[in-house]
Amino acid sequence: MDSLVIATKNQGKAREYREMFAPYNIDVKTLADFSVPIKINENGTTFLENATIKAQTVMARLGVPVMADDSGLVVDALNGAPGVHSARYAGDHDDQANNEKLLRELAGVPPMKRTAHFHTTIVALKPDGAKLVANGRVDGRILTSPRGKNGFGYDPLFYVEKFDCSMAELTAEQKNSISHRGQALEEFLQHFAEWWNK
Ligand SMILES: O=P(O)(O)OP(=O)(O)OP(=O)(O)OC[C@H]1O[C@@H](n2cnc3c(O)ncnc32)[C@H](O)[C@@H]1O
Ligand SMILES: [Mg+2]
Repeated sequence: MDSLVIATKNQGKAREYREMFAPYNIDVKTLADFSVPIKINENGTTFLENATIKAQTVMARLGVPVMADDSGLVVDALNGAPGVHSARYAGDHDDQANNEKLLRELAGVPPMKRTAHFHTTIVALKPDGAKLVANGRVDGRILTSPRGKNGFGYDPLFYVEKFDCSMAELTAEQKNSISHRGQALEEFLQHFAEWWNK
């Protein structure tokens, strides 16, 4: 079985990649599997810049092929916020505080103007410089109160028309089938073998 290092500290993302890579017999490792502490300065201004910083930093440290995911929630009525700042929108990396801030910022905005999307950019790098980039997105709307316990991050506030429920009310399989991360991984996998065997 091949193993692939994903440059993430987010257990929610790690779980979703493990689920999605399972049929391909690829074992997913994350930063939690390595004892070396790796400091990553996510100071880019785009998802692509941040995903590249994560992949580059971890690959330089471990010397193995690395895949990174930078993702976030883009809300139209907030001019694209929280965007690349999604993880620390309310200050700390705290999902509940982020969700509460999002509801405050959107107070009084009617349902039809609460349109938003999740975005993921994946960047994979090999020590020889071979690079693979993929993107995914899913559209929805921001609810006025949280619903559901599954997923992570902003999922309880993200309404998905196709299933008529929040992202956090979907099963893992349903979320992965429509999510920004699932879409990005689908594109990634189309080119994965060529990149991996290069
Ligand atoms: O950088 P790593 O270590 O991978 O973990 P992170 O949580 O900091 O990840 P990002 O920098 O990509 O920030 C993404 C944030 O966007 C939100 N997010 C991303 N994907 C999500 C999803 O599938 N469902 C809900 N919220 C999501 C969530 O708040 C994440 O913390
Ligand atoms: Mg991050």
